[in-house]
Amino acid sequence: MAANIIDGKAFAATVREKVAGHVSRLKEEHGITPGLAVVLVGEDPASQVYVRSKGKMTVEVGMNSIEHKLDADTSEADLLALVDQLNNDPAIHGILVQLPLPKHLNEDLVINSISPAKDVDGFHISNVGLLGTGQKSMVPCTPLGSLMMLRDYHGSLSGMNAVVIGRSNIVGKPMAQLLLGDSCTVTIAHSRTKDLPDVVRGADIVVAAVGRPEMVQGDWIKEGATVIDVGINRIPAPEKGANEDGSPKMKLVGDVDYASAAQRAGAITPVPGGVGPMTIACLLANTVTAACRANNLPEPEGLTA
Ligand SMILES: Nc1nc2c(c(=O)[nH]1)N[C@@H](CN(C=O)c1ccc(C(=O)N[C@@H](CCC(=O)O)C(=O)O)cc1)CN2
Repeated sequence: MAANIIDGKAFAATVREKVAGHVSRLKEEHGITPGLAVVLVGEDPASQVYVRSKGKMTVEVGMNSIEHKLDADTSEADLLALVDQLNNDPAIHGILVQLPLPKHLNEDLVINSISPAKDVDGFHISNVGLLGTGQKSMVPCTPLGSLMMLRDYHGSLSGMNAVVIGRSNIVGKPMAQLLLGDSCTVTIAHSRTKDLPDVVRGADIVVAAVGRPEMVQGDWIKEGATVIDVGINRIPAPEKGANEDGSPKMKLVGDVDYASAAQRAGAITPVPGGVGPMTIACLLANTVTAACRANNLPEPEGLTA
């Protein structure tokens, strides 16, 4: 039987609507307009698209958007000075440094220079520790969006077997913590896991975040399992024809072979239109949460983990 498609684009629109509602209450009742600062270093084309999209959606939900675009050869000292300035600006509730950074910049150092309360990416070591110990934290956007979709589809996740493929700090590890927090039995698998297909066959929930195009095959998926595909890979698509310079056109695929997995899964997220749009929606959600916390107001309902 064909799987149900979990429509991340539609779900993200509902999250943004909720965010807009909270923003308008914050403005009307407390005179607070949440502000999000996004820092982009360099000219990575994909990062430029994501940053533009973040700015546009921030404004659409009624928040202030501040963009800092720095040259690719910006020094670490200059970047740290900018972060320090944003940390001390009371009109800024959320700070995000777009990743990846150019090679000469130390990503860990930069991320850990962001005030944890304004770290709307949830990558700061303090937020990582808080999440790992089940305390209130800023939760990384992609795992938060994936969890929201899983909860919406299943209701309770308690007792389900979840396999997270990928052990990155940005997705795999926080995703595993969130699933554990919802009482799943969690396995973190990765490219060196022995008998990976067999490990995945035991899962009621599969989260693929390994960064390898279409690696997870349909016959790895247990009948009826829910598949969350976090991968965003651009691969050549000769079937779409060629560009003017003769190079093949490209297409976007996930870490899951969608066609075969959809034959066995009970539900699956597509790429594009699955987890990706939820990443930006959850960034906006985290910014509202940060603004509420900064002003000792109750947590916005339905937007946190
Ligand atoms: N500081 C951060 N850097 C990066 C993050 C992050 O969460 N924080 N995540 C990714 C990039 N990213 C947001 O920054 C992001 C990736 C993908 C999408 C998205 O909507 N994808 C669409 C397809 C878009 C396309 O055509 O390329 C989809 O999947 O439907 C949004 C945000 C790395 N860096």
